[in-house]
Amino acid sequence: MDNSSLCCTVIIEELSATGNIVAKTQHRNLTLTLGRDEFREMQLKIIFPKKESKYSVKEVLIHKKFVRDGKATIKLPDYKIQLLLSNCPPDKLLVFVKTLQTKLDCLKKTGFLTQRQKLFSGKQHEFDEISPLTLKDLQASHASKVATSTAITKTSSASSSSVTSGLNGTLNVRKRTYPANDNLSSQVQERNAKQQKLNAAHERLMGMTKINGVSPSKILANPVQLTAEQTRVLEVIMRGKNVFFTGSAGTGKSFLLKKILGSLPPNHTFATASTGVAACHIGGTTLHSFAGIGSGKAPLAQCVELASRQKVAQQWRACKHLVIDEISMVDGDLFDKLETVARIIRKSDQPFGGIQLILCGDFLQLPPVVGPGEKRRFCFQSEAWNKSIEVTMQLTDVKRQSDKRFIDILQHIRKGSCPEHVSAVLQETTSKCIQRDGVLATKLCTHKVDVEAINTSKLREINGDSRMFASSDTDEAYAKMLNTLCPVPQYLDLKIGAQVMLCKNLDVQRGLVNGARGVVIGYEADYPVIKFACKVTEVIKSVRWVFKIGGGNTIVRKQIPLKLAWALSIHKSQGMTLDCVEISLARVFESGQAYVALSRAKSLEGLRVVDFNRSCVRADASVLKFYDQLELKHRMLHNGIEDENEIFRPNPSIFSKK
Ligand SMILES: Nc1ncnc2c1ncn2[C@@H]1O[C@H](COP(=O)(O)OP(=O)(O)OP(=O)(O)O)[C@@H](O)[C@H]1O
Ligand SMILES: [Mg+2]
Repeated sequence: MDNSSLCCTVIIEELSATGNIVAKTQHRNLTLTLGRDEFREMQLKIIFPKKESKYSVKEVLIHKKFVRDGKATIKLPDYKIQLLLSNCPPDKLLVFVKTLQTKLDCLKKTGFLTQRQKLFSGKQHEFDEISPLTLKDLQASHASKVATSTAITKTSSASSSSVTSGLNGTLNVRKRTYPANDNLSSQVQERNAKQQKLNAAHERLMGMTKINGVSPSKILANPVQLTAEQTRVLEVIMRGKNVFFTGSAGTGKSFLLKKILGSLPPNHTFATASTGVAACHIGGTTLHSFAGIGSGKAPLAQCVELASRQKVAQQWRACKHLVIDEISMVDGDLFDKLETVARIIRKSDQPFGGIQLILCGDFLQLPPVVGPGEKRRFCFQSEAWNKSIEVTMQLTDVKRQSDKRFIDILQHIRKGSCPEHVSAVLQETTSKCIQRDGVLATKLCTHKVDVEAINTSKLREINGDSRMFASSDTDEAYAKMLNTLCPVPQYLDLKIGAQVMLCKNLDVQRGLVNGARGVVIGYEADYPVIKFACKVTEVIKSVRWVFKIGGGNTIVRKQIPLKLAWALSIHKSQGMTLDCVEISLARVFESGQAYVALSRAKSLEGLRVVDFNRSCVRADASVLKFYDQLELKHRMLHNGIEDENEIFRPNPSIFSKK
């Protein structure tokens, strides 16, 4: 389906003369198509299961405040109806309403034919799908808006007077031919002349960077283009396949996920990630919070019971497309449990109960977190993976960094190799000063304790009074346990100017998610006011964390969900892009940890490694084997099937299973 069509849920409301709703019908999966009739005027076609209706559009009112949520209202005053669209893929809806509005604006500029003129034309009925929106259309629409209403009136009267003049000959208007004896030809010619004038204006405007303060590329729905390999992944996903797409850090996996989310119906699509920070990047929630099975460590029966709670089960049943970013950190056992829970709750024998899986991540980055003595099992080693994933694809074009030398260094580190020349370059960065315009580098540390020490000393350096926020815990005796379990401290010291991070998903839609960065700018009613990097300013109030401690007992901490953030742990930085970063790698304890830290930097210029040692570069042997097998398949397919050289299904037998 192209940009002129849209498939979604539509409520059609019929309106009285005073605008009251007199009748209402709801239709799931209707197709709306924009087109032009035989007079090149705009038509909106609604395709019902057994019939179709066409509306000539001369006037339209579009309510598009909730386009990003896949909702909009299109009112056609001439027909006294309004269409309430919902569950539309947001990007498609945006293009659709923009096309409707813009093309109509352009058409208004040239004027409409009267009913009488149309009747006498003798033309056959036609419906051509409307051409895609172009920059030229946007500029013509803008020119039409700035024109005065008198100019529009003049255009209309000129159009109607020209009808009688007639013109012999044939005119080509947008590749369509009009016969010589067509008494509308003069009007068409006039329209054509106007179009040429607009084209000329467009040529002049090409040098212009902004229309009404907004750049033309921003007005066009698709400002940043997907690369060819990203487009191929999107195409396979739109064909409904269960896909895992992978690639090095910065190849645009999360970027592509956002595009995928814009192309799927929001009511049935759930965006999740293994960590809060990663979920924040794609505007989603954590996999745990979607699944509703707590930590997922409980026995299967208990997990099923948890997922059977009304609201959780509703989510599972509504889900048709499940997106999981940073899949490398999802534990294999958890993945197996989720697959079983999905089948039970959705009462379906298909893998994951028939949900389409869209997984992305890089297994050479951080692995699942395991407790002491626990065996690590990657997601790709699970039963559920082998039976669900149909297609694996790789992105190879690194977008985060542009310096080839740096990309090459990072590729070595990713595979756990650190030859002399790589080590030398990273050691050289130690002596650099990477402060830029007073903006301090974000410090990435391997351990949480180092993060805390840096943050405390930075806070001390700020002049001004500090305010201390004490948590309210169930019992003082559990404070120590709560300090380990809870992401926020028992005592939180803040000053105006302090760099902070949000530790709870407060409002995912507005970017107030676990990991969101901000600065304290004041206080209101004894609560800190935070200006977040996502451009939201919010008063942050206390929230509760509840932990089960065995024997059916729970402990609770109530605290402001903030912590100091001059320094970050490498685990929290996964998925981020940082301009200016200072890294300490002396105490790396995970495979992939050094790679995650180093690959956050956009350039070597913005990177300082404080204490580089080659032993910190590690890659997990089973993951390397997994990728070697993928490479092998890739090469085999490349030799055989040229078009599908990036699509392959890994051989499950190569992976060790528990
Ligand atoms: N097609 C593209 N055009 C322009 N910029 C892009 C494109 N794809 C990705 N980028 C940019 O590249 C950077 C890295 O992208 P992204 O964070 O999605 O990578 P990633 O593969 O998810 O990395 P990581 O594995 O570290 O999470 C981002 O700044 C993103 O905006
Ligand atoms: Mg990412």
